[in-house]
Amino acid sequence: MHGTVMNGAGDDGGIAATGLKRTFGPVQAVADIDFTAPAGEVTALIGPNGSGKTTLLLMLASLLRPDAGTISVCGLDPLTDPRGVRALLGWMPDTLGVWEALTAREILTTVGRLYGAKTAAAAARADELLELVKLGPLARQPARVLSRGQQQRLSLARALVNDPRVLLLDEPASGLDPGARVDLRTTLRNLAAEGRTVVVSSHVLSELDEMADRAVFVSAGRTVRSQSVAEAGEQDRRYAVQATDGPALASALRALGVPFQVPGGQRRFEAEIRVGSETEAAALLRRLVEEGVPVAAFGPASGALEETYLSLREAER
Ligand SMILES: Nc1ncnc2c1ncn2[C@@H]1O[C@H](COP(=O)(O)OP(=O)(O)OP(=O)(O)O)[C@@H](O)[C@H]1O
Repeated sequence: MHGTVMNGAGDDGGIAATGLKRTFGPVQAVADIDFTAPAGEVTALIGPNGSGKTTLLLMLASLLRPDAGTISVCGLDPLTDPRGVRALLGWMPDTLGVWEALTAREILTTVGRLYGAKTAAAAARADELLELVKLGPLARQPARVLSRGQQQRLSLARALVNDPRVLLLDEPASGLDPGARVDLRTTLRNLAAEGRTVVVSSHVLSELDEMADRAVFVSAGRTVRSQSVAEAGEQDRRYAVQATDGPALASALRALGVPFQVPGGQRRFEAEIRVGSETEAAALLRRLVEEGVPVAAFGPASGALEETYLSLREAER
């Protein structure tokens, strides 16, 4: 809607950043981050509170200058060409902020106008986006009366006004109810399927398993791991096994030479084991059933990305 975007050299549509650093006074918010997000995929940015995620996203969005390092967004450098980067980027901050006296529709129309669209086109785009985030019935309400989850949805719509090739979303699922989370996941998967680059920072790891193709883990301002979700699923993983006959399960595991732990606080007997792959898990389940163990539940004790997150935390100790 705002004309053709000129692409820089080496444009593969994604984001590549290396050696990023940024301090705020004495605080080293980002110490050494490498970050890649390919076009056509959803990349999760995962890390504990204060690990530098928001600082990284602000630098990628050309809203904050790094002290060192290089960034390429669709082949453009946010340092030398912030206008170019902003034209092709959608940014959803973790709070909606400004203009709470305007209605949802006015906010989206105004943003469209700021991107250079004519009034009628901006209004049409606003209506289309209000429909997408299911805020149609609330379009004429002032933004301040919207609930936290509704504001998040408006914020997502605002990030999409300029039909961006690259979307940066800071904690987009926070405050959303389960239905709205499923809608968000579907929307982001669709945007990636159209060839866009989607980056999502989040703490809700179980959700990212379904939403993301790959993940970059940061801790204390450093990249500690980059991994595809498929790789995460293949790693050594904890499984929980429940049986209606606990002692039978325990003795079958002992007989098969499978070490296990029994976590406390479970209503039903549960054994926690480690398996190296899904194939190994399937083989073990077959053996248990063959041994006559009445298995009632058998599955990963946590999501794939959560498993990586926990193993990184253990490694830090
Ligand atoms: N403008 C600022 N001035 C001073 N310190 C800052 C500023 N912005 C961030 N920091 C500090 O930099 C560190 C990283 O902050 P950042 O917001 O990037 O973390 P985060 O990973 O997004 O955290 P969260 O998950 O809690 O949102 C923190 O210690 C924070 O206090």
